[in-house]
Amino acid sequence: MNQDTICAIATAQGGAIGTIRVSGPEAISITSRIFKPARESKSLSEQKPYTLTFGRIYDEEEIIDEVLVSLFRAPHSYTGEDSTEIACHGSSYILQQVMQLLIKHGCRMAQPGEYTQRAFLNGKMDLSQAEAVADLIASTSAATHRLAISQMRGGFSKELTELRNKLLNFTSMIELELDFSEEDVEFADRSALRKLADEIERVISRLVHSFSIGNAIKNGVPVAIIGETNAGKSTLLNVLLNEDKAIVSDIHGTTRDVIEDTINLGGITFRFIDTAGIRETDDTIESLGIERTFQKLDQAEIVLWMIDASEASSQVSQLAGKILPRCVGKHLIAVFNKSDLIETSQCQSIEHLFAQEFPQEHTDLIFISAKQKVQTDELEQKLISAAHLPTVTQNDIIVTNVRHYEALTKALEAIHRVQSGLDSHISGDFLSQDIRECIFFISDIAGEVTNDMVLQNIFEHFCIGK
Ligand SMILES: Nc1nc2c(c(=O)[nH]1)N(C=O)[C@@H](CNc1ccc(C(=O)N[C@@H](CCC(=O)O)C(=O)O)cc1)CN2
Ligand SMILES: Nc1nc2c(ncn2[C@@H]2O[C@H](COP(=O)(O)OP(=O)(O)OP(=O)(O)O)[C@@H](O)[C@H]2O)c(=O)[nH]1
Ligand SMILES: [K+]
Ligand SMILES: [Mg+2]
Repeated sequence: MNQDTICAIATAQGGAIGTIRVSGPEAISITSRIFKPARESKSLSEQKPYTLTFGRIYDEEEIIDEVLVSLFRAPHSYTGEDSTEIACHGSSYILQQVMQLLIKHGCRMAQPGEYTQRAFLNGKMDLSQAEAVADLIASTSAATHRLAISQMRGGFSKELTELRNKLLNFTSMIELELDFSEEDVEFADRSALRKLADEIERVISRLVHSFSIGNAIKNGVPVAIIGETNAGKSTLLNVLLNEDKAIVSDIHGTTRDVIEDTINLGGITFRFIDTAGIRETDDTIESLGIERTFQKLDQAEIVLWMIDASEASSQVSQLAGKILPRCVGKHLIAVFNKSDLIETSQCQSIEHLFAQEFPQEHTDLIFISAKQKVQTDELEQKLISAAHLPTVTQNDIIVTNVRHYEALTKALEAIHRVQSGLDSHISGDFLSQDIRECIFFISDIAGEVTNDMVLQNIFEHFCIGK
């Protein structure tokens, strides 16, 4: 249990009202030291929980503000501790004065996320719910909002907790068998365990696969723009973003590091990733950049392969082997750029050549001029139809968090080992080790076994007052 009483301004600057949150064992007594109720008969500490009390904040004899104080008593508050909230007039001067008074009377400034961290430590919510609180505050669209609400309501945790409890049951029975090792007994019904493992495998792999949707909704559909140097990748990025984000020049190898930004097209958030142009180079920095190009290509859902139309045949033949094998399962769009430099008849022969070289690819193909913004609206339309994100509801359980995704991926590996272990009749102690590992990774999501560094990292990214 945390013994400090903490305070922070909980509202954004500039509003008509500004609220200060106080939480901890001394919350009510410290607040009553600076607050005088308008009705002298009743002191704050005698008030019932969930009441509002009108009165004044005083610094010695001086009135600082007329305020409303709300009262919460442990465990019935956001943090699970005694808490008060002081609703002042929204002046940053007043809020600072009240903060100083609280600190003078024994409070400490809260750290970022400390209220939510206390809610987590006091069992008010599990870690994935706490993370959803941050997502909720950051949500900027109906889809991100729905996903955060669903996670905050605990649908995700509930599903995982049920699975974990079933697994715990089995592993304890298997471990009991080990105590009776001489007697060759089987308390844990292996075929029932196999059924359970299959069910868990289904649930977890569905969750793991949902991450590509969750990630696309939360961080934008990743679209990698790749191709040879000077194909016009950065020019296109700037057109798509409507902003001069990347440096454009006629020097080959201008972009050396990855440049990313998001933009909303037709209600879908896209994350465009401009990359270093691919070419043979002795330059170390540029080579590192090209290495990153391939990493980004692997992470992308949609790949815009940019080809300088005036050099189409050489670019296609040089890069096809490097790019196509890495685009399996992705939506590939071949973007022939600099159409302003070629005749319409040449477009047809390029199209023909492309179809001949890659008869098996169902690649989208488009001619544009990024520089002159010709056909770039059509390219945006192609992107919108390529993204095909499902609409989500508050009941959908979709993984949006990399930490959860990684834990689930490890849990899935462990459950695969359980499945193959059961198939090959491995001994109970190995079996229970794999089950324990699966349990560990499932529990990590709820924060039951999560190490302090990870916890700290999660909460320090919250805002102060949350
Ligand atoms: N003024 C104010 N508004 C706020 C918050 C707050 O702390 N203060 N919240 C902060 O983020 C959110 C609301 N979250 C809250 C969650 C639980 C409890 C609470 O009192 N829980 C009790 C009672 C539950 C019940 O009756 O079902 C409990 O958990 O025992 C309060 C706020 C959004 N708006
Ligand atoms: N004529 C014409 N020139 C273009 C077009 N798009 C880009 N360019 C020019 O091509 C050159 C290279 O453009 P960039 O956008 O820097 O090319 P890049 O693919 O990002 O190049 P690297 O970062 O070096 O890999 C610049 O001089 C651009 O002005 C176009 O549609 N038509
Ligand atoms: K360039
Ligand atoms: Mg560039």
